[in-house]
Amino acid sequence: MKLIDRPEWKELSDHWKVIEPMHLRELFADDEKRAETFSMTACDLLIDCSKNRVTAETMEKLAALAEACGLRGKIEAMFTGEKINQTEDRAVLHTALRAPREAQVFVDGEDVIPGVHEVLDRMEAFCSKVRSGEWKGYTGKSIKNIVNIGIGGSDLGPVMAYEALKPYTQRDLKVLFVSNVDGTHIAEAVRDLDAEETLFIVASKTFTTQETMTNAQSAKAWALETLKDEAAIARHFVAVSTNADEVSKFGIDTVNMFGFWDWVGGRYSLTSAIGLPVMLAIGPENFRAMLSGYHAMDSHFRTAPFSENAPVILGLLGIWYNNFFDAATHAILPYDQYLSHFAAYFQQGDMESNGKYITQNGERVEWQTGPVIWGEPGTNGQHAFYQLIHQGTKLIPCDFIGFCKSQNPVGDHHVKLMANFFAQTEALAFGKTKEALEAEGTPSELIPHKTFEGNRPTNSIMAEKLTPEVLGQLIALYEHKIFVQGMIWDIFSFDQWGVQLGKILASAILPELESDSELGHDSSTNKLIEYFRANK
Ligand SMILES: O=P(O)(O)OC[C@H]1O[C@H](O)[C@H](O)[C@@H](O)[C@@H]1O
Repeated sequence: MKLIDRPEWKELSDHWKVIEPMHLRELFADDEKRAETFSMTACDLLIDCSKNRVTAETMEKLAALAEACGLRGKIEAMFTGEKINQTEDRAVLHTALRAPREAQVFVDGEDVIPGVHEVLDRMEAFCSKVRSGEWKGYTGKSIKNIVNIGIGGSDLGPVMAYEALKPYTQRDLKVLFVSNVDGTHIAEAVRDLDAEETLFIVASKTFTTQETMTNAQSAKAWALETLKDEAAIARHFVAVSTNADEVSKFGIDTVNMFGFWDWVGGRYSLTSAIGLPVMLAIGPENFRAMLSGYHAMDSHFRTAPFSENAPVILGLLGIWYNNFFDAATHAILPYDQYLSHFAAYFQQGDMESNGKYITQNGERVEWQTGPVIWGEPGTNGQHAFYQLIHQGTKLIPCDFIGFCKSQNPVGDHHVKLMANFFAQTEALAFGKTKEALEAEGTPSELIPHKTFEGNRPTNSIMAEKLTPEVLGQLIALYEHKIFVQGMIWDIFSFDQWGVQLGKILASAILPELESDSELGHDSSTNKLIEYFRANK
């Protein structure tokens, strides 16, 4: 049945008319226990959803929608390796990447878990050698620099996790990431490096991605300027891919290749061998701790009743704002500098997964799907875009993420940081009334400008400390939230056909930029190309 024809959807539409005029001020005043009722603990995370424009009835109705859409069965289908990525005829098993050794998950009759652990063990052995200095470069020097070359899912996750877990990194090992095909990226990355002490990881699921292959070729040329001998490549280049043939063609011995599988989507691949630069940086033990954090959240998602299931609840709240309040965007606001790349990571995670207008049946959707995801770490965002969240005309649901303990307990920085977190969610929810301004003696002409309507919804997600386990839990929380929404919107969350057209057109345009051939595009594209040709 079409999503909007479901009785549960219609009930939510009617219910929205009742809730929309209500203010969070009233909802809190009416229920002393609101914070208790609408918050939960999931693994090591405290998730407070009480500052949302919902009542207990709203949550029941949203859960009823999830049930009606068959969410429970869909979760099981994913975990058990059904080919739910139908347009690519693939299973979706990133959860198997962090399952314990004794687990069993079958794809086409084969248990994938032994293969997962075999790769993890090989990664571990390799990382230990590099970290201890036992792995030598071609001229006998130990490795001091790691350069990960990848893009999209083969870059954003490693960058995000490396930044997030910096306190756990081996500081004498420099880790750099190159993604953009803009030559500036690789040129700046290698500028001060010594090729004799540098190891490149070429990370690409397909090993055909234009940006990554171009950067990898340039890295090879750069390394050979110093190392001279092709035989040096084996000591300075390793690959992470599902495509052994292309890895060999590039000149990397498959002995130095760490594999993964077509049932791992690029944007869900951080816990596969794509995490190699992270494991090199933080060490195998911390990497495995991160995996156990992911697994704990996976189990929570698979087993907790919907009323206590954090990814389900966050997913449903997102649907409530996206589809009933017409909120077009969702902000992720971590109050932790180490999570500076968290929102960027989930821009791909969420927008590449749920940015689709075609249903699983191939029809145009008649409802909104994935929101625009954005955000920056607090408090920087406060001094940039929070004005619009507080007093703009758009409703922007926000996730605030913060920790009780700082990794860098310098002076009173951390209490100041967290005071801002709490104050912002309070201000967004409760605002500041005309009456309060009058009582303060605010000049009447300024009262409209200084009034805060409030009623801006937020989720607050907290943990004691940003450890590898907690990071794993947080990432899995968001991954599964995306799944919940995609399933309810009835779209295919695990393909990404929308990125293909631009790639095809770019390969047609490329030779035109290097010749004077006749141009057959629209007048705008022709004009831009002509301008480039004339001035390059
Ligand atoms: O890992 P690769 O095969 O090089 O793919 C890198 C990226 O390329 C594509 O553009 C996809 O949209 C992304 O999902 C993917 O992560």
